Amino acid sequence: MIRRIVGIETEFGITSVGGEGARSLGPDEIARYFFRPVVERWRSSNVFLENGSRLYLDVGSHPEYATAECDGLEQIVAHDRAGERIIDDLAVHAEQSLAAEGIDAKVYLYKNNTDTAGNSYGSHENYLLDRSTQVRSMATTLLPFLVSRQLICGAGKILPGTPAGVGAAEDGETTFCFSQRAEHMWDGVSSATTRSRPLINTRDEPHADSTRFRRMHVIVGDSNMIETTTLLKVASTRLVLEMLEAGAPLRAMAIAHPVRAIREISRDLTGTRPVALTDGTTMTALEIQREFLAAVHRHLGRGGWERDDRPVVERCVTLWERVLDAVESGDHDAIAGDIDWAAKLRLIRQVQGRTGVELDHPRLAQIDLTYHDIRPGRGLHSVLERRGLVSRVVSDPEIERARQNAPETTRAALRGRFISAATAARRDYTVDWVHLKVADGTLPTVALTDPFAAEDPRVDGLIAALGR
Ligand SMILES: Nc1ncnc2c1ncn2[C@@H]1O[C@H](COP(=O)(O)OP(=O)(O)OP(=O)(O)O)[C@@H](O)[C@H]1O
Ligand SMILES: [Mg+2]
Repeated sequence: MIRRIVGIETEFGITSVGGEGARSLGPDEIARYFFRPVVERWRSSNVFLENGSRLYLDVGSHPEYATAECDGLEQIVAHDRAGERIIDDLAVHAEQSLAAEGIDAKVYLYKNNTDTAGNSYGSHENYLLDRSTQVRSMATTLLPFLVSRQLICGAGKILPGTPAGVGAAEDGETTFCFSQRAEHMWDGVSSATTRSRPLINTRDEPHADSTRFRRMHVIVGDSNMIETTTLLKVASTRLVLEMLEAGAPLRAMAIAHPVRAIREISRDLTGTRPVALTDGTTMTALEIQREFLAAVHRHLGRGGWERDDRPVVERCVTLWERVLDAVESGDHDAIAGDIDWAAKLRLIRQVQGRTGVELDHPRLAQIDLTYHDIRPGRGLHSVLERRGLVSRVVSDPEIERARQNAPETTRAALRGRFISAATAARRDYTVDWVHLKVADGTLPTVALTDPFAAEDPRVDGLIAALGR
């Protein structure tokens, strides 16, 4: 598949801290304040925006932003970041409405995957596949990649050594891990997301013509802050999918116990812990990643990914190599400007260097959390970014454009145009990933079953009819 639709869903952690003497608000209460402008405008807390994205409150109280369908690498990074800006605007608004009611509270939104109570919330990637792809058999080859991918795109986490079940290392030592999500995956491949937490979700809901397409739902990833980490996550996964579809020869590396492996790999920053394969041998995470990278080199050398964005892919492959070298040599600072876990680890080491505190010190837990605070100038990632200490993929104006406008190259463009036109014409509408519908039923519902089609005369007709 040459072009490929990708979308990223991000659930955010939300909390508030009251000022002096102020009562603290429960998560449900803050989420209500947070969604108030959305509910006022749409009478719902599950909406699609002009930029083609979906914004909603799922079970629990984690606001979720799902990007529009993107088919470009830089484009998906811009739309992922646009989500942060949209979520932060709502947080600022929530603080203002709280203040107007005499409640002095700051609202914090975290683009991370674990809270202090040991709960986990996701960042899901969606990749369009051809209908003919056999997801289960492909999974055997894909799982070793997904299990070891945290070396190149983990968000980093201090894993407390204290007992307390989920999220604690069994050896009792507090450790710094590659991944936020690794401790919370329970299954290799399955069709359920919530209960069994599989790495790959096979639920067959393509949001498209099901005779032509599948949507692969990957729920094993961390939410990323640094643009190059998001880029590398998506580009490397797309490259691997493309190779598997092309039948590129790959060494068999079937992991014996994927869930155990992902945790073991996460807890070993050297990347050298042996992981059991089904054939009785072992490989290390570094070796598995090197196999995939070598295969990618061969694939690109044989004319793979001959497209306009080839330079972006080459940038990713170079970075991929640098990250593996850094893990191997232990010189993590070499990639601290590019990869989230290394950026976070550098901040932690700096504080340890100044103060001598141990890894289990609350001050470092605070850094682990504040790294993901999305408020510009307050969150630690944002501070690093403003100082030019982390690399970028897109510019602020590009993020702003993605905040206002849907991707022009996919069906999201049609959704965006329809929502803007219906809003301007003051017509109520209902929209989902596939359908565009005027609520009063006077006009025909349009079903956009081809996610690649950015133009459609039926939508032109629908929009023209709106004003009449
Ligand atoms: N055909 C497709 N192929 C790949 N990605 C798609 C396709 N259609 C939509 N997407 C992307 O999939 C994501 C769907 O997000 P959404 O949160 O609605 O997920 P869901 O899995 O359908 O539902 P939920 O999260 O409510 O369980 C979006 O980011 C969207 O851009
Ligand atoms: Mg979702």
